[in-house]
Amino acid sequence: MEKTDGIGKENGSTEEKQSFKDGSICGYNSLHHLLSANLKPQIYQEVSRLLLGLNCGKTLETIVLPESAKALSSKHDFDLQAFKFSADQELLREPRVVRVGLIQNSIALPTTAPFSDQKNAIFEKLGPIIDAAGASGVNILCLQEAWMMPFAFCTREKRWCEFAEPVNGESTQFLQEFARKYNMVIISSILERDINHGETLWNTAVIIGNHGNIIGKHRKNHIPRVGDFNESTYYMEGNTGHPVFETAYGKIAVNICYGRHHPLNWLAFGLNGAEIVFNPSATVGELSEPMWPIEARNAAIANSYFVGSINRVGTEIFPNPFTSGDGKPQHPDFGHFYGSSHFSAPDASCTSSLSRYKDGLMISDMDLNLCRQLKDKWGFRMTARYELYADTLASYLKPDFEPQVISDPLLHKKSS
Ligand SMILES: NC(=O)NCCC(=O)O
Repeated sequence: MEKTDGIGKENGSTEEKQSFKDGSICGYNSLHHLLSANLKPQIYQEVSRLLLGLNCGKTLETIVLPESAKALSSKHDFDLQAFKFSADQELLREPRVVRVGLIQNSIALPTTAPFSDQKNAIFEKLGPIIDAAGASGVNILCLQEAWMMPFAFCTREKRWCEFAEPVNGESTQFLQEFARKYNMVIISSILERDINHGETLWNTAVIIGNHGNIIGKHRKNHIPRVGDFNESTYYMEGNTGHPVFETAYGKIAVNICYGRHHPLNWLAFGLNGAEIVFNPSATVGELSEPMWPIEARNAAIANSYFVGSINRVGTEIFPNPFTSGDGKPQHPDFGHFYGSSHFSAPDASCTSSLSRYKDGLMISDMDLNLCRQLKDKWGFRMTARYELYADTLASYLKPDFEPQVISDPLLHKKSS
């Protein structure tokens, strides 16, 4: 349901525009709601075809979810959407359909509340959303980046390090219960405290198996130094490579947030055999929104796998204002985390997005056979010429590297 009925169209009054501070798009939940409410059905269908692509030649089908999941979404006011990516019928392989979920959420208490209260309130808020995923039969569920805390890395204050936990800490234990209850793989992106290595902090995704076991972890490879994302104040570049986790439901990997700007990061997970790569994120409108619908979708196409993109929602206000080193006034918040979580498929189709301002659960069935079908169709893996890139990279890494540039000799000739 829309928050408003689109009162603030392009020419809306200043007062109306103020209302968009809630994070809505001109009063709408998402771009797709805005378009469907304002375009004639036939035009909307054509715009959707171009914006979202087609899966097996058709618009993505929606899935009917159990009443219990819908009731949880109404009661706890979170967006709930569900789609289905199909693949062609094969003669020698059965379909390999898995149901995958993404959760986006805002924090639950002000950042001034005691830390343990803040964390427990997030646990409490997430419980019903995870239950809705469980009731819907989700097999693999991924939460947003550092879901168990406010995204305090803008502040550069060290006291937020207290939120860090070991891989088997309380957030993992909280999710292990759900993994066992719903026979579900859960990907949990936390601020990790590595006790055995001198209490080093990492930005880590913990992979919890469907029996509640810890399958492994992956640490964020690329740490942002852009805008207020001062994450390098807290943790270093990860040391876990590009692991792919073979789970009961398929081969999965995690490209944490800023890693999505690095095509080779996506590639490496693909080379290791990932069928679904999750991108748990925390990013704000002013910085990255135009990139958001493009990068994950491009990765899904280029690497012939599915991508699940998740971004947190809301504006988090911190007790002490901070500056961004850009000459602008100090401010107490990062800006608006714009949600908009969605799935992208290897055939260039994608789902619409969850709300720009509300908590949400995005569910999609995906036939993993589509990955190989796209490899066979487009042959990106076979035509990739990795040896050329290996040579270029090997030479680039040498201190005496010189770019391969062939200049027009006439450029440097003196005119007579
Ligand atoms: N959390 C994080 O890495 N954010 C960086 C900003 C972005 O990549 O959009």
